[in-house]
Amino acid sequence: MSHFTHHPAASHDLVVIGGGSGGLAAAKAAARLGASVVLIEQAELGGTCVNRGCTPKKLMWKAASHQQGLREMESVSLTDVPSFDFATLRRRSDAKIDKLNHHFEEELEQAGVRLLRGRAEVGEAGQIHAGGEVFQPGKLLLATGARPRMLDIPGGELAATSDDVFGWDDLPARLLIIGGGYIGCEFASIFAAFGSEVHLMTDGERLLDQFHAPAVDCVQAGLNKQGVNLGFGIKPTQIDFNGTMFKVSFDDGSIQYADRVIAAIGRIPNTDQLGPGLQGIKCVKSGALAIDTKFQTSIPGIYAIGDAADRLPLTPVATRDGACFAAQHFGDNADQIDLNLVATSAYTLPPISQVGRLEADHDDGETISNLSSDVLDDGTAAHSFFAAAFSDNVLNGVALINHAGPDMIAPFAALIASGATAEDIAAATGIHPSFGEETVGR
Ligand SMILES: Cc1cc2nc3c(=O)[nH]c(=O)nc-3n(C[C@H](O)[C@H](O)[C@H](O)COP(=O)(O)OP(=O)(O)OC[C@H]3O[C@@H](n4cnc5c(N)ncnc54)[C@H](O)[C@@H]3O)c2cc1C
Ligand SMILES: NC(=O)c1ccc[n+]([C@@H]2O[C@H](COP(=O)([O-])OP(=O)(O)OC[C@H]3O[C@@H](n4cnc5c(N)ncnc54)[C@H](O)[C@@H]3O)[C@@H](O)[C@H]2O)c1
Repeated sequence: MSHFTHHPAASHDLVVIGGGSGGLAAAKAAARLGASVVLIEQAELGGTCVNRGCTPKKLMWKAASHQQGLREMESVSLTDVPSFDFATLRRRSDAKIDKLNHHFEEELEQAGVRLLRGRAEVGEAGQIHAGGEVFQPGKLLLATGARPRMLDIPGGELAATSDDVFGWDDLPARLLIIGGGYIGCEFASIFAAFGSEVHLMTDGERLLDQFHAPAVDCVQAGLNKQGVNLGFGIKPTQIDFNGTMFKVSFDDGSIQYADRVIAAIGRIPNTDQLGPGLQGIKCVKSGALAIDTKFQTSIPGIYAIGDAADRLPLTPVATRDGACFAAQHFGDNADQIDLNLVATSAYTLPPISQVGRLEADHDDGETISNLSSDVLDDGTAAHSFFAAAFSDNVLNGVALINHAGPDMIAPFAALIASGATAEDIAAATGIHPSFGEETVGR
């Protein structure tokens, strides 16, 4: 027996659950192609990236980067370093996000998408229930994103997640971060630049294991230089809070005290609480939905994109997959983007950026690495790094560490896609003095 009340179902070509990066892109594109579309969102439009991810993180990173730059200048020429107020940064960030939320609502209206606020559930007969209404979609698109994974230990719920950090009004004096992936490393670098004492503990043997190992060594050297204390191969076993300080016990017997703790141990796709209509749907190990090249899940007529699907959990992938889904099902068709050509950066100080494959695929594969002279001047930390991997003389992957890396990396994806050779890259001449000249010529 269904647990839903019965209302006549309204039919639409497409119902999208989730108004984050992926859902917004798919809904707008499908409506512009003439489909009748309803988008259901339970919280703010823009999803994780805009409200609790990329946008507030990048604003924090920018402020942190200026703070660090000013501090470095102090030792050479600057006499007065302006003071920095975390609460003001938070207010400015909230105001920017608020504007974006309204902008997305206007865009949906202009595209002719009906926006329904509420939590959606999929009923047994494939009908969608939300806000007291029932929909019978021609196609259902799940764009429900992911949520932070919590520590499954006594007191695990006491640790903050990235969602909470963007609500902080003041800086922690002593911050303990659990997890050495994107979120852990970005927050470690940012809060160290703001002046917090930062400790980062991870269960792995290295940080950022999605990235090229020699480049990660440079990130690690940079974090060390910022004063971040790193611990590897350990897991927390218990968290206690006495009203003032957190006490975190680890499986090697060590104990850490901190006035804030962040768990940054990965994210869980929101695919597990969507209602009885998804029972038996096929998921991969991470909990993300298995999909085919047309984004169809194991249930015909039900599709998935973004962090809810088995793709790469990055905003540009969610957005482009959303537009691709619309073109495939309501337009002239399109191919899914090649995940090997998706550039990625972790916003440490300086950031690490990468695209393609860095490990040689063939016996004659070669990786050319180059630590820039910034590193050698200083003797203690790597400021810039460049590695290009070739296979059969054709560019396969690039990793780089430089402040401008997130702005520089995408064109290397185009070079990989076009089959650029080592000679093509050597033929180019860069600007002097710049980091760019280290990436070409030779
Ligand atoms: C701290 C942090 C920093 C990040 N930084 C970057 C970065 O710099 N660059 C980058 O590319 N990526 C970054 N990411 C990843 C990026 O945010 C995600 O990949 C992206 O937001 C995924 O988009 P999505 O549309 O799949 O899901 P989301 O943006 O999470 O949107 C899903 C939406 O679905 C809604 N929803 C869920 N269930 C229901 C339901 N039952 N009914 C109604 N609505 C529902 C949610 O409320 C949410 O709004 C970051 C993530 C985090 C956490
Ligand atoms: N700049 C960006 O593009 C960006 C930034 C933030 C997040 N993201 C996305 O969000 C996803 C999630 O980020 P994340 O950093 O939470 O996950 P992650 O998978 O990148 O890293 C998780 C880290 O936690 C460690 N860990 C797991 N369980 C642990 C435990 N019990 N004790 C100690 N350490 C433990 C892992 O070894 C790993 O180092 C990323 O994969 C990425 O796709 C992207």
